[in-house]
Amino acid sequence: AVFKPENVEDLYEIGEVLGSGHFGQVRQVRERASGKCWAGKFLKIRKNSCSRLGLDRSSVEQEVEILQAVQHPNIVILKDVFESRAEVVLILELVSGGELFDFIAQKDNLLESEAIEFMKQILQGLSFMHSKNIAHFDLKPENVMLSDNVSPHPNIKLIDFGLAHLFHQGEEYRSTSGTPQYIAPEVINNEPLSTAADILSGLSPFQGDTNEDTLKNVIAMNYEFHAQYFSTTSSMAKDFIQKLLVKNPNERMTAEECLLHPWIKPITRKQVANRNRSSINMKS
Ligand SMILES: Cc1ccnnc1
Repeated sequence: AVFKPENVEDLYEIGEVLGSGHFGQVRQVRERASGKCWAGKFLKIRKNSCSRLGLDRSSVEQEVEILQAVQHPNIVILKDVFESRAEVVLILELVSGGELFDFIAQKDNLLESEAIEFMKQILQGLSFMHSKNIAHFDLKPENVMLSDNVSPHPNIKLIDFGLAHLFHQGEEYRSTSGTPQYIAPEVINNEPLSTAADILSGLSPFQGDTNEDTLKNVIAMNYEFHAQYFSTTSSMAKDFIQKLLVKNPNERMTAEECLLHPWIKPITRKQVANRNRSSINMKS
């Protein structure tokens, strides 16, 4: 794929750093023609295959191809791509509401109705992606952001498709990259992967003292609903979680099935009343 050879600075004024990661840097950029702000993701491309620094151009092409395939209200939009000597710049929708993680962490109690609203949007983005045979493979709280920090009901936006993968018919795919705390057991065991790995990655009751402990906890699927956190949580919510934390990816609920689970889509008025009475304790 050929990206625009123009110098990104001719069209955008480069602003403050918004984030950085395994890929490079994300900076706020301002489109000169419209004055609109976007997020510029600056990716270092390795000159030749033996240099260690930077990304393979092919992996950047993959991220671009995937972002162009998943246009959805809960997934960050890709607007443009520029390329200079050793750098590719993705011009992405600016997501300025911060990480969902921080929004929730500052609350003492999260009402289940609020948690359900967020979970529903995450699942809508995921089920859309999975319906196109695309897995994110790096789903974790830092990559679930809020569209803005002003509206009372901000939208969820999934970001960072740097590890995402498009499954081709009948193709087997294995990878051991990801973040230990949020990784699915089949990733650790280097087994063939599927979009099911995204479902387990969002939750993390497996935190251990070291990465090794955490991975052991994930493999053993050992977690429990500690009373100090879950005494006020509805049985519907616990049932939902139990159907996600399943070792065998084929038995784990899919994003589609999650959206039909009574915790997310209550059937009776009683179920609605029950979850409104519940909250999730955020303070240890
Ligand atoms: C960090 C980030 C990424 C994409 N869009 N806005 C912000």
